Amino acid sequence: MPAKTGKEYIERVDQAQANVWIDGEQVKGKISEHPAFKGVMKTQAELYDMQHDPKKKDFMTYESPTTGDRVGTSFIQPRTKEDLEMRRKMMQEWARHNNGMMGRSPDYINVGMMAYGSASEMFGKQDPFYAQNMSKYYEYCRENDLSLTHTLIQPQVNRGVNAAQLPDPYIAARIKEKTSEGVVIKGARLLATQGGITDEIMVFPSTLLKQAEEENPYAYAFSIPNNTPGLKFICRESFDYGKSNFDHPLGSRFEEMDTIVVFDDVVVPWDRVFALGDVGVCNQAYNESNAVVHMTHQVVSKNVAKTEFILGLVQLMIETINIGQYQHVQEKASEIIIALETVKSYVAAAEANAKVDKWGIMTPDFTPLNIARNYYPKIYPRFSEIMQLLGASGLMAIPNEADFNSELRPDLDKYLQSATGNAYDRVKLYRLAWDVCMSAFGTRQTLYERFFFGDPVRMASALYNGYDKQEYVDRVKEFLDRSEELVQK
Ligand SMILES: Cc1cc2nc3c(=O)[nH]c(=O)nc-3n(C[C@H](O)[C@H](O)[C@H](O)COP(=O)(O)OP(=O)(O)OC[C@H]3O[C@@H](n4cnc5c(N)ncnc54)[C@H](O)[C@@H]3O)c2cc1C
Repeated sequence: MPAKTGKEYIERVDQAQANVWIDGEQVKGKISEHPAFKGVMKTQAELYDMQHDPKKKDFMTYESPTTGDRVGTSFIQPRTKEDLEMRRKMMQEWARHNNGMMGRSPDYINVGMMAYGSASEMFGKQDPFYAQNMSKYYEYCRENDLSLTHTLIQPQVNRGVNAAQLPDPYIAARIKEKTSEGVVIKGARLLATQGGITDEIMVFPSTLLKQAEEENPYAYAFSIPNNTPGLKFICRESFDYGKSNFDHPLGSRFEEMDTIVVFDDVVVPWDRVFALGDVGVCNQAYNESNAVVHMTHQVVSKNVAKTEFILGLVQLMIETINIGQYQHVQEKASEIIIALETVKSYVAAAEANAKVDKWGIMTPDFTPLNIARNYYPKIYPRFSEIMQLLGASGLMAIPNEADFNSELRPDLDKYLQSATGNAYDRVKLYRLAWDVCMSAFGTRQTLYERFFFGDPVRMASALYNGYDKQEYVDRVKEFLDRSEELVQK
């Protein structure tokens, strides 16, 4: 199946009947009709339908190099800068549809799969068989327009010791045995966003494994269908409370869900294994394949759309209660403008300085993207703070749709009108602001931006350690020597 439609996305996930648990119950029947998932699955279906919009399909899809069918652009192996731009345009089209609130829309993993598939040779270091598996799997994802969730992190039990030293060696998912059918995995992983509402799960190495023999059983890379026997998704409480789009404008549409993934002796078929039992190979995969670069390109492109949305929203809030004449308000809105132009520049610089990598793929320049992924986790919480500072009581004077449909309406119309319009429109806007900066959905967005790409502390460390500072150190040394020469004379 080439680029799929929304209907095909929903039917496939419904039919798979993955083992998903929420509120102490297993989801039975069609997951797309379950209150916790139906809003987000509808939105995800809309994303897939955009691939078939006659006005958009020229950049939302491209010709498959193997079949000539039109397949999703996020799978493209970019060979030119124009390819990269087209991919970014496609990713931003999706991001603008969800206002950047669906961090794990399928393009995120698709671009990573492309990188792994293109660098498949790398997986052959252990055995050429793994390289073949990786390359075939990328093609399979592309030709079937697979949607994937992923899990990289070990359970947060005791971060002071290795997984092998925890009270039970099978807390963190671990290789249990190898059989003629495949590799048996037992234990758990975190934190699969969109777990249970995609076709498959990518279980790749965390980049944090320690280089120790005892860690090898925790080192592997594979992908399997979500309905593989023994695989279980445990959901947190849903932030889609079944309210209307008016009441919960974001939660009712974009609640992606986060899940704990349990592997109860899951058999991973051999043709789905890409790396096994080697910390060295696993730790290199993310960087050497440049998956990290392509995934960051998706993230920062998405963040442009998200920041555009926040700026538009804040400006509407300002106009609605007429506070734009105050300088501190202008200053706060300017912070968002500066952030928007900054993230846009990172994307532009990364694309302008893109180069073909050793795998033949046009790869954005990582430095600006790396800066962006360190910058955004710090600036996004500030957006939330700015909205609270400018919204004030307006973020609490937000009766819901039922109130507007009740006898309270005349009161609401009178007391909640705004400088620019009626009470209904004003509350609709402020409910949106509340869903960005105060609701469970909104605060989860802030946590997401802080952590979803890894621990910000360790990301900053990686930036510091990998950044070439010598030229600047030399310049300072040269300057210091210069002054000494003068003194000696
Ligand atoms: C909303 C959300 C969605 C997510 N979605 C996904 C997903 O789809 N797939 C996925 O795989 N993961 C996902 N993640 C997980 C994400 O990758 C992790 O949160 C992130 O890597 C940090 O790991 P941790 O949560 O285990 O924090 P920990 O590593 O447990 O860190 C907790 C605290 O301890 C400190 N700390 C711990 N160890 C060290 C150390 N060695 N050095 C310095 N400081 C340390 C950290 O700085 C931090 O302050 C998601 C996370 C969130 C919040």
